[in-house]
Amino acid sequence: MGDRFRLEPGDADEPGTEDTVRHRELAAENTHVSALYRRLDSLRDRVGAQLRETQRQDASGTHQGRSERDAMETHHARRLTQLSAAEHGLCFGRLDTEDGERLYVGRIGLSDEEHEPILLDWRAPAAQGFYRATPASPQGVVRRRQLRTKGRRVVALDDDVFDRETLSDARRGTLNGEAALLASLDATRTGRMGDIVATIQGEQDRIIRADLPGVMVVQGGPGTGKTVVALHRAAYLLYTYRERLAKRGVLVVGPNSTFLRYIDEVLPSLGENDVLLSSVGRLFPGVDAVAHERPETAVVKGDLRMVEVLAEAVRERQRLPETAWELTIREGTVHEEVLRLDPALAEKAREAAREQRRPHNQARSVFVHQVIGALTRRMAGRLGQGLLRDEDVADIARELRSEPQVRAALRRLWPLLTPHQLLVDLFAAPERLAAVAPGLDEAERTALLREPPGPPPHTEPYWTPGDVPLLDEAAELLGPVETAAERLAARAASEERAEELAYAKRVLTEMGIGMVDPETLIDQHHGGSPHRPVADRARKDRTWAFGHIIVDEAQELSPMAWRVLMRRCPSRSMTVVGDIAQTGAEVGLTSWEEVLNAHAGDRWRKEELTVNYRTPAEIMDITTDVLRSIDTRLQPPLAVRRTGVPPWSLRIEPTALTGELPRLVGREIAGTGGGRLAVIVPRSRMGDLGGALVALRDVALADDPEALGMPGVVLTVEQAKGLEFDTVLVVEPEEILHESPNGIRDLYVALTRATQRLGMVHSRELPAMLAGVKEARERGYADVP
Ligand SMILES: Nc1ncnc2c1ncn2[C@@H]1O[C@H](COP(=O)(O)OP(=O)(O)OP(=O)(O)O)[C@@H](O)[C@H]1O
Repeated sequence: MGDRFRLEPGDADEPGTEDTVRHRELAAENTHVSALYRRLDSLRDRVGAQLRETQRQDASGTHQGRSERDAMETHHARRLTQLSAAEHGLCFGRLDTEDGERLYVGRIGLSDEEHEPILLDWRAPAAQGFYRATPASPQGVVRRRQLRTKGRRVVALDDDVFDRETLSDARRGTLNGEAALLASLDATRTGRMGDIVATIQGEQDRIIRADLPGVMVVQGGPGTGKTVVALHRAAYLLYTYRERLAKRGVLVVGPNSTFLRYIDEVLPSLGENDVLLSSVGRLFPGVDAVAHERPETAVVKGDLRMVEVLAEAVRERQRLPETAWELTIREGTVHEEVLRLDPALAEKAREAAREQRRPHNQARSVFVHQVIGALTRRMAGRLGQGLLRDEDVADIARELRSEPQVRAALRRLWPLLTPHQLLVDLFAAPERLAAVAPGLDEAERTALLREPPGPPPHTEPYWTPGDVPLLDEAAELLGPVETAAERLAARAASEERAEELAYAKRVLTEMGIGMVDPETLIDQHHGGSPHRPVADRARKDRTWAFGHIIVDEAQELSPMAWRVLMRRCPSRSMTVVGDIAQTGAEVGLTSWEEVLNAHAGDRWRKEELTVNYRTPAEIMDITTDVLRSIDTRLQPPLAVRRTGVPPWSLRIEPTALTGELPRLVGREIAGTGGGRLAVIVPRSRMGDLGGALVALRDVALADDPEALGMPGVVLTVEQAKGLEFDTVLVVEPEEILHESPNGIRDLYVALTRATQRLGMVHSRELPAMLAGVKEARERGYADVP
């Protein structure tokens, strides 16, 4: 028996018994897959009808009636979304086991009318062999068959037959479903990441199916599938731990909005819509942190010393009067009096409030209580303490609380503060910064200084991504701003919610619906979206604790950003993926231990991905010296394929660069055959080169929301992080190298974005480590000056 063979339709035209067998196999698989699609259609029709029927029901009935209707609607809508997402590539594999079983593997699980399983969900335990079986460790599998489909038709089959007896050693360590994998890797890119459910490799599957608890760090070089694996892990966890995660939700954190757009189709294509995708800059509700700042400012803001700076900034707002203040009471009336509020009185009250160790805004009530108590005693003393009844004393206290001068004094000494106000005030006042941040040097404090935003409406964004962890930290220190009325309202609301929750649970139990979360049901009742309920609730709630967090490009996060994420995940159930060699941000990581020992103690483990599925070997070869310059201990991931196209370089006169680049880019776009091209430029050249390039109809700048759909896009390395393109032109690599302290890592990122072709366009010398790259004139660019 051969170890691998492939069945293509053309094979059947050739004479011979083996071809007849193959032809028959293909026909048999087509019959089976057609039956699966028929079942999918009938389920879709049935669920669609049930959904329409539920929606037609009268929504104006009793509370119970509405709850039931909404629960059913959620249930049907969710199922319909899953069934629709399964249309493309419904079934992609077959496993033949030693026990003679034949299992079909697909995007979702299906059963026939008799409830017999006819398709296994790829995440089901029984499907694991499809991804993990190897010739050396077949795991009870005798044959793994990849079904390649076009629309609803099977067009080719690839078999791996595991028979230890007949296998050569060379065959034992090969890729799973190699032909399907290579076909997918060779395809032109669409500008959006797709799922890899049919071709997940063994080392990736181990990460995807790892247990939920604890922090798992996935370290891997460029193109090893960290992002795509992390997203499949989210889908796996939601399937396997649905009960637990449906309630708390899953958060996927990426570096910026372009990256989030790049990956946002993967989970829906796997039938999972209820996951919150966000950058750290969007994690503070109500703040869209899109303003830019200098790298040195981001460095200070990301530094852990800011924890103490902010704690001190809050304490600084808890003031004492320098001399005794004379507060006029009942001003302008015949009962006018003056009360002294002296530093000693205020200090005693401040100590009592601070001792509570509660957030500033909550501790304020203690401060107010103490000051009012002391002033009341003074006033009562004057009136003759022994003569007053308790009610009279309480009346005096009430009166003092509403006296304008007393109120103004309390506001000055212990103001209610929002995180926004605390930071705006801090950044606008050098003397305040100097007082609260003695641990920062002069240059660091200057880096933080900023004009306050003008009065609304604001035209210029004020908050930067680096501010968000500071806002979050400040929110922890300050607590919510609540008036007494709001506190009462909040308490009433939470009691009402508890009642509603108990009611919803009862209804769902009576109806026997286990898949609908009672909290979801209530939210829908209050106008929440039926399809993204948990994600929506989580997005609006700063204190939301997620069931699991996936952090992508995790090496870029500052220590302050890690604090935000850890706060959002008290259970420390996290998947952290990244590559230390690609750290571009100056505040980013140089080792995983740095951050994880501090936050997860011994509850974290590291896994590695070692195979590069994106970048062809020809390109990886020229990055060897670059990687070595970053750290001699780093191993490049092994490229899985060759394209036969070596990278090239082209030198252009400095004065001709802006004029020639658009011509070159136009020509390269024409050569991508409908694929995507990226021009990666130094940050300082975005203005002139980006400006010249967007004059081309097919090219956009990276911050244009439509950029990923365009044939060409101009990006800085920071913007290109995590993305990939068929062709990449890196402009002025020498400038990229020297533009930041992490320039060498930036260069490594830029060079590893291409799936097919890489060119370097330069007016300065190429960096010495790229000396081996061939001059383009030999490759048909002889006419470029
Ligand atoms: N098993 C697989 N089957 C098909 N394609 C795969 C597989 N694994 C990875 N890929 C593809 O390889 C490319 C690189 O994957 P991905 O972007 O997840 O890598 P990465 O490790 O996050 O890279 P980087 O660190 O450079 O951002 C993607 O196009 C992805 O779809």
